[in-house]
Amino acid sequence: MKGEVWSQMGSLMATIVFVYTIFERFFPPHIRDRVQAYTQKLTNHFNPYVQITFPEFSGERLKRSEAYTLIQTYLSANSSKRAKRLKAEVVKDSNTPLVLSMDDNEEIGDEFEGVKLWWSANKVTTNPQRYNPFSYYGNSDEKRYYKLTFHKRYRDLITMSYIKHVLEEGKEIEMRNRQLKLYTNNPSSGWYGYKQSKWSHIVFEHPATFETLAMENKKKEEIIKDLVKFKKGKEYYAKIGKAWKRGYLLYGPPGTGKSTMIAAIANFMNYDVYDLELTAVKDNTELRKLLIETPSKSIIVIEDIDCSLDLTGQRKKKKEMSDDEEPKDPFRKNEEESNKSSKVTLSGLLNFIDGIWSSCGGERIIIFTTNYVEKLDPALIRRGRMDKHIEMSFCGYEAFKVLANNYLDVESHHLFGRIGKLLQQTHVSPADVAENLMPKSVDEDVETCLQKLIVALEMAKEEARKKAEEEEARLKEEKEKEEYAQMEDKNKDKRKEDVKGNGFH
Ligand SMILES: Nc1ncnc2c1ncn2[C@@H]1O[C@H](COP(=O)(O)OP(=O)(O)OP(=O)(O)O)[C@@H](O)[C@H]1O
Ligand SMILES: [Mg+2]
Repeated sequence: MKGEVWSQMGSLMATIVFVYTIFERFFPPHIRDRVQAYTQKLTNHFNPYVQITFPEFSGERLKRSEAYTLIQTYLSANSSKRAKRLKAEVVKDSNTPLVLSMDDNEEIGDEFEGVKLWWSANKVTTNPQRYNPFSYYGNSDEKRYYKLTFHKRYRDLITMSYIKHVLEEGKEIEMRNRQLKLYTNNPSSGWYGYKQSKWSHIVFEHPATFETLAMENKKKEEIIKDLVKFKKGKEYYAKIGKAWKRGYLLYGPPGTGKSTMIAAIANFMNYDVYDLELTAVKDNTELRKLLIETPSKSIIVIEDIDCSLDLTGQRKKKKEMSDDEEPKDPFRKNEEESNKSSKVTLSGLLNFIDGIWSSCGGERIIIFTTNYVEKLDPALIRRGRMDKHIEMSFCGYEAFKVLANNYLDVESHHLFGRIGKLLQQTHVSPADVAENLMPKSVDEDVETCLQKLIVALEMAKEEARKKAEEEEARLKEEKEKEEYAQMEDKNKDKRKEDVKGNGFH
C-alpha cells in the first residue's frame, strides 16, 4: 500500500499546483514560472516514487494496446492468487475459458531482482453523462490503464529490464494458453477475393502426445531432447549464425505414425501447424509468399513429399510427353496448361529452406513425410536441410506395449510374451495393431482383444510365409528359364559351328 499512499500524496501536490494555476492570473508570468518550478521540486523531494501508466487504448483508440493486453495476462497469472477483487472475462482462442484479472482500483505488489513495485488497475470516467450505445468500447469516456509505481532509485532496472520481462512473460503465458491452429493453404485463385487469405485455419485438437505415440522409448527420448534443445536454442542459433529452424524427415510405411508424430510434436512444442499442400501452389513465387506468411513458433508440414510435383523428376517426364501430343479436347488442353504452369521446383523449395527467406520469423520446424525415402532427391534430404531423419517402422514389442496401454489400459498380460514373439516374425504397422486392439463392442474385454490381435498376427505371418514361398518359386522359375535359354543359345552356337565345319570338308 506504500505505493498508493505516495500516489495520494502526489494527488495532493497536484491539487496544490491546481490551486496555484487558478490564482496564476494574479501573478506576473516570471513569478508564476518560478512558483511552478519550486512546486515541482517540492513534489519530487517528497515523493521518491516514479509512476508509469499503460493505457488500454492509445493513439486513435482504434486498437487495444498490445502492452496493456500483455500486462493484463502477466498480472492475471500473478494476481489471481493475491488480489482480493477479481474480474472474470471469457477470452477467445484460449485454452482456459475464464481468465481472472484484478478488478478496477485494485493494487498488487510484485518483486523483481529483490526490488518491490506496485501495479494498480485504474479507470477514469471523463464524461459520465455521455453514453454512446454504438461504441465498441461501451462507454467511450471510460478509460482504463495500469499504473506501475516504483522507487526512483530503480528507474533504470525497471525501465530497461522489468518492463521487458513483464511483456515477454505475458507473451509466453499467452502462447501457452492459446488454442493451437491447423492451417491449410488456399488455392491462389482465391487469394485476392473478399476476405480471402492465403491460409485458412481450424482449431487443432489432435490428442496425440509423445506418451501415446508408439515407438521405442530410446528413439522417442532422443526426439524429445532434440526438440527441447531447439526450443531453448535462440541464443545458440544466433551465435553460430544460423536461422533458428530445424528440419525433420519422417519416413516409413503407411500407418506407422508419421502424421501422429507431427501432432505429438505440435502439442509438445505448442506450435501451430501449417499443412502445405504443394499441388495447390502454382509456382515458386507463390510458394515464397505462402511461407513468408508463416509466423514464428510454427511447424510447416509437407506430407508425402515424393508425390508432390516434380520434386523427384517424375512429373517433369509426364509434362515433356504431353508437350509433343496435341490434345484434342479443349478442356484437357486447359488442364495441361495449368499443369505446365505448375512450377514449384525442388530448387524453389530448397531455396526457401536454406535461403534468407527461412530466417524471417524464426523458430520454425519444417517436417517432410514420405513412404519412400529412397525416391527422394539426395539434395533435399542432406543433413543441414533435413537435420534429423526419423524412421517410423513396423510395430515392435515396445511400441505394442504403448498401444496396449492406450487402448486397453493394461501394462502386462500373460499373452504379451506370445505377441512379442509374433511381432518379431511379422511386419505389421502400429495402425494395424491398434485396429485389432480396439474393443469393437462392450463385451470385448482385454483378453478377447489380445486374442484378436494374435489371430491377426498369425494370419499376417502365414501370409508373409506364403508370399515368401511364392517369391522363392518365382525366382526359381526365372532362374530355370534363364538357364534353359542359355543352354538353347549354346546348342544353337554349337549347331552353327557344326554346319560351318561340314561345309569346309
Ligand atoms: N506410432 C504410432 N503410435 C500411436 N498410434 C499410431 C502409430 N502409428 C499409427 N497409429 C495409429 O494409426 C493411425 C494411422 O497413423 P498415421 O496416420 O499417423 O500414419 P502415417 O504414417 O501418417 O500413414 P500414411 O503414410 O498413410 O500417411 C493413427 O490414427 C493412429 O491411431
Ligand atoms: Mg500420414
